Amino acid sequence: MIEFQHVFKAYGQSANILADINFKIDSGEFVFISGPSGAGKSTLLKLIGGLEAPSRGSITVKGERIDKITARAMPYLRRSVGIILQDTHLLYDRSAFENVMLPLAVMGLPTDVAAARARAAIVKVGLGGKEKLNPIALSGGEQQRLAIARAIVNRPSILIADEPTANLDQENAHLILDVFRDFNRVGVTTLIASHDRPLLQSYSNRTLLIEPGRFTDLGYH
Ligand SMILES: Nc1ncnc2c1ncn2[C@@H]1O[C@H](COP(=O)(O)OP(=O)(O)OP(=O)(O)O)[C@@H](O)[C@H]1O
Repeated sequence: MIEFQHVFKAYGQSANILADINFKIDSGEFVFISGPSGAGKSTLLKLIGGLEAPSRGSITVKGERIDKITARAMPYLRRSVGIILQDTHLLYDRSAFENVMLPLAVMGLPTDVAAARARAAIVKVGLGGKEKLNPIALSGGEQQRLAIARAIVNRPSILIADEPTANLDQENAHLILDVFRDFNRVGVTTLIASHDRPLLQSYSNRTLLIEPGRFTDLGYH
């Protein structure tokens, strides 16, 4: 489902952030990307989501070589990958519900169908009843859940999240990881970047470790 072959990534003229990365993730896997700050976790996720291009090497996502993808095929790929970046990019000039409706606007769905989907996504992340609130009125954990609702409303087959538990206490961090776990259980391939290894170790999953100049597939535990 996701395959990196000899992938290198440097920004501009800088040294390689990622060098000769090779791995394969099958459909339905639950994978953590772990490693210290600045090692390249966000970069790896952005490469998978097509938000950054590799400097060298091939990246295949859902059978498409995304390093060679045409501009026309990119929107389709983007819809099949739900991305939650470190800064959630929620919009604070509209309600929680309207935030989740945004990705549906370009889909051309009838308004009632789109609204039903948005409501279902909000309920799935445990925010039923909070649709009308401005995201600013939600706690950090709730805002993170709203960002997840927005990422899954297009029913992506791959979900990637960058440090979704940063700034959350242990209890809320587990609630967020449980939300991802639930999506994974219904078949969504899930990748989560986090430097919080003790937190990750309480979940049974596969871990890819990125350290400066080193990439290790730790497998399952
Ligand atoms: N757009 C960019 N332009 C130039 N350098 C960048 C860019 N994005 C990231 N970098 C650099 O690439 C390196 C890896 O960054 P990245 O954000 O991928 O690491 P990370 O492991 O996700 O770190 P953190 O846990 O702190 O988010 C860092 O040195 C960063 O400064």
